[in-house]
Amino acid sequence: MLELANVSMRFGGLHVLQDVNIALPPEGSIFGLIGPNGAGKTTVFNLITGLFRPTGGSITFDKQSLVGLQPFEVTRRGIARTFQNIRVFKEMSLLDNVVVGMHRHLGYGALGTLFSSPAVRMAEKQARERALELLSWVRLDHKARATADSLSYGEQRRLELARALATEPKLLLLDEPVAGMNASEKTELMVEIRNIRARGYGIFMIEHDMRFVMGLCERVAVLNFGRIICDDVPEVVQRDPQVIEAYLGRDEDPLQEATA
Ligand SMILES: Nc1ncnc2c1ncn2[C@@H]1O[C@H](COP(=O)(O)OP(=O)(O)OP(=O)(O)O)[C@@H](O)[C@H]1O
Repeated sequence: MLELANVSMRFGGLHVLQDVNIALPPEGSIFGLIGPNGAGKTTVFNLITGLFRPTGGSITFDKQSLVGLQPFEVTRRGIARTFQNIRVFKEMSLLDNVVVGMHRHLGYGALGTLFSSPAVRMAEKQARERALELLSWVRLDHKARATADSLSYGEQRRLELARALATEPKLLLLDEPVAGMNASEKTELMVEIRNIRARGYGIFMIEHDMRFVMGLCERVAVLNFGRIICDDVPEVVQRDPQVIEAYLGRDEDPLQEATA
């Protein structure tokens, strides 16, 4: 699976990450990364997915280095990602949103598309069937022909999940999946993420909602000022003095909320 060893990242004189070590458990588990605002969490995802190159350390997936790869190459290796802000194509149907995500798998070139050969039509048919299946995993298959802008906020987030799955990843990176969701949308997403994990996918999420993280993850790492200060099962993380200290002085205390 995914392993970050002594990863560092500097932007000019700013040390955003220092000697970060993260080893995800084997496939089919859920790992969480938490930490106060600005701790460096999104930067970790940006390094994994090839948007930035680390200034130090190594990042490997299934024992092969990801450092220096372009984002599309990282996707090809089997890592898909969703973003903090929703990035669905609002004027396209749900089905098309998912099919677009899988085009690298269709395996025919521009000429094939132009002449629409039987092989191409078969591939398109299979892609639509797979897209419908992925939409059913997030319970949106009944809306497959609707346009994405007709969906509620929570549904659009679930559509993003289906679209990420369309690249046939082994590992899904979710950046704040429940941001902006109401309580019932969060509960629904929790069930769906558990179902996806049960299908054998690895899940690595950044999330501020402690109840969600602690309820869902098998293991949680905590970043503070660019360093991992704790990496353990949720019950231990919630009671760790350094973690409590890192969250002290905030307006709200997410750790308290998680245990309430
Ligand atoms: N491209 C960049 N250039 C310069 N500084 C950056 C860049 N990207 C991130 N940073 C800085 O790195 C630090 C960590 O940012 P990052 O977005 O990774 O934090 P985060 O933990 O994801 O925060 P949040 O929880 O608020 O999303 C911040 O100080 C940010 O300003």
